[in-house]
Amino acid sequence: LLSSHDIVAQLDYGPVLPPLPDEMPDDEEAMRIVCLVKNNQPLGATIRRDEETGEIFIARVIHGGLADRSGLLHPGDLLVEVNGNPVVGLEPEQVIQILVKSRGTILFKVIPNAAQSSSSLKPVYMRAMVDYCPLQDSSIPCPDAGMAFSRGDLLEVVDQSDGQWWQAKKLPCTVSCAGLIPSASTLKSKQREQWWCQPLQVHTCIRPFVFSSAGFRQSFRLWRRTSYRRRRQSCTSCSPNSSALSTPYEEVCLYQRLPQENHRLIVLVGASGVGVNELRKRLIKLNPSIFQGPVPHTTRPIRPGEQTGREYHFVTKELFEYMVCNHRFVEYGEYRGHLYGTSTDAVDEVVKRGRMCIVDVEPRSILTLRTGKLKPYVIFIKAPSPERLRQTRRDARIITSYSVNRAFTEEDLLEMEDLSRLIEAKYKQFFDIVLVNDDLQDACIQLCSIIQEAQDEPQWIPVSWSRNQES
Ligand SMILES: Nc1ncnc2c1ncn2[C@@H]1O[C@H](COP(=O)(O)OP(=O)(O)OP(=O)(O)O)[C@@H](O)[C@H]1O
Repeated sequence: LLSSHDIVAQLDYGPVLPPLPDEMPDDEEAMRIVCLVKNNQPLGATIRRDEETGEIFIARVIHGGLADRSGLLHPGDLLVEVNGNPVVGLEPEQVIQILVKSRGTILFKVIPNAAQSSSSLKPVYMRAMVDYCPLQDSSIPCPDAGMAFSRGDLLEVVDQSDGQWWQAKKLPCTVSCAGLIPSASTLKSKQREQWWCQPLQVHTCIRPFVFSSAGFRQSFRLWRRTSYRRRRQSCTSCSPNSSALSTPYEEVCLYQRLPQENHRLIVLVGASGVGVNELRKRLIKLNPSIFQGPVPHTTRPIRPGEQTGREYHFVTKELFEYMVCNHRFVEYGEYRGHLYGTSTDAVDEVVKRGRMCIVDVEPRSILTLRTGKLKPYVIFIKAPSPERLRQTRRDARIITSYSVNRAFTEEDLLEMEDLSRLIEAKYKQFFDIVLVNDDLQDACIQLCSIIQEAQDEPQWIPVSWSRNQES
């Protein structure tokens, strides 16, 4: 053991750090000399200039970066020299140039910030509800330290001490170093600026729903074939990611459902014709004692053999309209002069009975279902590649707007793929998981295991859902 120790002790380890300067100023006890070895990584700190005194301070130290790992540089430290060059009075860009030109080691002389807090910050988890690209943001203090993210990304925010710029990592995390992201208030003010610059758009979404006369099934998906496109063109300003309306981040936490708690609502969404209803039907058929759909309401007369509360809740037009006014429907529409709708009470009923409620809805209806009581788990059913669509849907039948049951045409498949892409781009921040409906059998098996995990494994949910069951 001793001889191994001697061998290791005699080895040279590089790089060799330069000796400390011989002559130290009188006020040296207040100074700290920090020597960092430059490698391919960025320094991991930003600087700011005090406009009155011209002094340069460390503005922030990026978590997990080189400066942070050294443990020797802290926000608020006054930068006196870099590699022997006095920096007081220089512009931050000039200091950065000195740093960029430095090779090997960088010697900082700093006066430590006396008020520096040593408390370790507890991370906060956020779901990004907007897209962000630091390279397109002229206001970011250091674009290289910025972190890009897209809607739906899960962020571990490790530092919120700066009101304007937070530090975060994307989960699952592959890097140790955090990146700069705008704080919620910074992003909101950017959104407001953008919104004011947009040309005036008529907010058609506040008009009541107008449904096409397309076929209308219990799943309420048939009329969507025409209505989705119409709404897309008419009211982009009111979409969930409309800059003026959206919350940039949603705080989330891990939620583990307890066995005695209600099952989470399972929500399937996808482009018309992609197979959402087929998957839902197969799931319910597989185990009707576990999976169940809500019973819809209708104003159409009851037919022989039907039972109220089984096929439909048969109600009067007045009662239906009263329910609409009281926001009791997740979705509703008109088909051949009769009203049809899925009520939130019908969803509650299934959940209360201890079953797993499965609904397939239009993507925009997800917003109505996002409550702490239902804790919806949203599965996006995605179209496979065009080649696989052609192969797998060869024998499939499509029900068009006019209730015509026919084979899929090339145009249907292209439209389905196009819509699938559009829905994903617009609503992905609300999806818990994406399931590609390629081979039907495989998709069913995957769906079953996804649902089991959603109910039994810890999942990220908005913090507001865990605080307030009714929210
Ligand atoms: N993976 C698949 N492979 C082959 N055929 C499929 C697959 N998924 C669904 N289909 C068939 O495609 C057709 C349309 O599916 P489905 O009715 O479920 O569409 P949808 O997504 O509910 O849309 P819409 O509500 O507009 O009908 C059905 O005939 C269904 O059997």
